[in-house]
Amino acid sequence: MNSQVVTNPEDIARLYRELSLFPSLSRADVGPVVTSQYGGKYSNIYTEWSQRDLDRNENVNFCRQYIVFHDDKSVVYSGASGNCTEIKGELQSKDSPSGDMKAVVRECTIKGEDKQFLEIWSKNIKMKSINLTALKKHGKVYEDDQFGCLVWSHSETHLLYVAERKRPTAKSFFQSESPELSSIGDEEETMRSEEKETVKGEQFVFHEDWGEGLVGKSRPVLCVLDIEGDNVSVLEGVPDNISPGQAFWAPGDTGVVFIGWLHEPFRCGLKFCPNRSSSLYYVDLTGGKCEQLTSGTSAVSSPRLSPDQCRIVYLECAVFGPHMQCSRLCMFDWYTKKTSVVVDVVNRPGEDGFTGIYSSQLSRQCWSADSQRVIVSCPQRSRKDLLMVDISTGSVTSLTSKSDVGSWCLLNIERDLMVVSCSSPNCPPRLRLGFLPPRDSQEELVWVTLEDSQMLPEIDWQILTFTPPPEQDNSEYPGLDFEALLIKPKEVKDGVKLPLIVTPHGGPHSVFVADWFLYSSVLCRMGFAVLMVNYRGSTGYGQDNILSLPGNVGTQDVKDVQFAVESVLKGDEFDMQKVAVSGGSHGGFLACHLIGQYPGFYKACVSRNPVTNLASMIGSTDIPDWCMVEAGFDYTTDCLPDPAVWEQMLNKSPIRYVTQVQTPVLLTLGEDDKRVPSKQGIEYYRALQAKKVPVRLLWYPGNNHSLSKVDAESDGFMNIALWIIQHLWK
Ligand SMILES: CC(=O)N[C@@H](C)C(=O)N[C@@H](C)C(=O)O
Repeated sequence: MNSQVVTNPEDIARLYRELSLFPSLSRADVGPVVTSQYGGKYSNIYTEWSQRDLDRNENVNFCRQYIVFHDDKSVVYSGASGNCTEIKGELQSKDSPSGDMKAVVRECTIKGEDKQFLEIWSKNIKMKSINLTALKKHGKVYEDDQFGCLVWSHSETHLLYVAERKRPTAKSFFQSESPELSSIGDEEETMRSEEKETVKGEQFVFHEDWGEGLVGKSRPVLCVLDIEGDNVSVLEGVPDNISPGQAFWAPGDTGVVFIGWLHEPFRCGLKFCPNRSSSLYYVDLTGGKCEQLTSGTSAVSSPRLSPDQCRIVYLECAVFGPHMQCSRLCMFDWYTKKTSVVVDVVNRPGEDGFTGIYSSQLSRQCWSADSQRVIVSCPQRSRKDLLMVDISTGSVTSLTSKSDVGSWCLLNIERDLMVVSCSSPNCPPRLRLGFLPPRDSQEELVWVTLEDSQMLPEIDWQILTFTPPPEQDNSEYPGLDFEALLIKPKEVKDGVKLPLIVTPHGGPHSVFVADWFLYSSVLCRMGFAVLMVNYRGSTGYGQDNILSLPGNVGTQDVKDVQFAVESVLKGDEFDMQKVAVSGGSHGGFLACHLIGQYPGFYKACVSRNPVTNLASMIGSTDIPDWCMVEAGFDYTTDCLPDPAVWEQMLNKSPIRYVTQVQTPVLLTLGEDDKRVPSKQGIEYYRALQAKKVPVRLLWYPGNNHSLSKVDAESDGFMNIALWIIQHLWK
């Protein structure tokens, strides 16, 4: 049979290099309004991007600024001001509210030692550079999205950030006193006090951290720099049993509002897990008095203060249960101290098509200028839309559902000027701007493109909907449908049938939105069709859809994927003999299940850090609750191993079907994966070797669950492509 697939490794690498050039947007800040000497008003927009540099083997971050002339509701002229500049060593940065100053947390290596500085810039001068490492008030500054923040006080006199709590230096009982102490030197006094702070016998004490992606982050503390006084203090009053983060200044700078995650009796992984017990707190600056502002019976995140400083919106979901669920958008009234639900959980989408809020994070700025509306970007079925929520009525209006762009992401909104990144499977991220129309107005939202990107006309994509056959309907949650994204080459030569790569997502409560995907676009340019399946249990389709899966993993999700594949194969576009399956994590669990439950159907399988045995994973993962919940059991932190539960977990795992596998398997594993430890993949690898099924294992040191370091990602791609080619054309 004819084929139009690119098989030469050099050509594949060329395509990968070409498409990996497209950068993604990570941040956009809107500066204050400036009135020019001619009376026109303009604002500067600062953007940050990230791009893979295959030659340097790292992701490079760079910034670009734009100037936007506007009146109060439309953009009059916009353009880039200058070229891109690479950002080096900046962990965090933030302009002050007036735009007059900028704060930077910088990391650099001096004489072989890592140091962190907090810099204050004003005009063209670096006014201050405070050596945080030398101050020894705290450990490393947190730069992550989970806890980290760098926030100017409203008065612009103080900065708030999060860092690891200071730990006394531990030394051995057998380490001799520093001989220098006996001689008189400049630093004698400092060394003496440091010596006093060291503790013996604590060198090897285990410090539990917050798991995957948050390694080494254990006891965060809230830190404040008094800029004038050059003084850093660690805020007192935060309860001992919580880890604070996502902090900001309270109205009037009287104190700090933050999220506190309960870290007792032990920490579970937080990344992709917004279902951890947490509350909103306020700590008073003067007396260190700490108040809990929300009930403490749920999981909350992303608190955002309104421009009028009267309300805080935040996301809320249940503790434990599925890791990603439909969230509530809640509000705390600063003056009445009352909380309310603005948008509730959507069990089943209604006539208006709104499927609920699925987001673990609101954009850093999300409020309209009138403090009456909040903009949320989140999955709605297989698209990511911008939703406008009216806080008084709770009504939700999609600002983007009519567009043919698949994914919209809010980077910032300031004085109603929205800055967004939008993309589709055939279009890498673009930077756009648009003014939010006034409340109750019928005005159309007009988007202006600030930075365009090249469309890839060779790539075609569509969203397919599937209704499971009656025997696969879920009796507890009947009538649910699901979707898949089909990405395929636009031009297919006469007589050519396309090979198909089936990709179920991980999670399992996650979703493929019609976004730009590097792997899928390269595979498509090589001549493959890619079917990305949002089986029942995915986010973005209503809470019932999510709840239908726990307890049914290994059956309902597997059958949905197989049903989608077989439905697609009924058309005559695809080659039934050339179907491969590839997935990561829970997607890897599904890939392994599919080759075990449908022996010989798939001609090649690729599995990244797969869950292969829930029963053996529970004792070693950072999310033990996930193993029980997905197997259909409730989780409590004090539950002990139960043979009946373990039996169920084993029975629902791919390892149970390994004896039926005929498909050659490529395993890609990250040595430092805390989420699905590499031993899961190794367990499966050994079982396949014993059965003499072709298997290849790629081992990526220094990589965690995502295998996203530049060399692991590019090497992984080449090996995946070549493995599939090798076994589809055998
Ligand atoms: C909640 C969670 O992390 N589950 C993992 C088993 C998983 O499937 N992760 C997904 C999101 C992945 O692609 O890594």
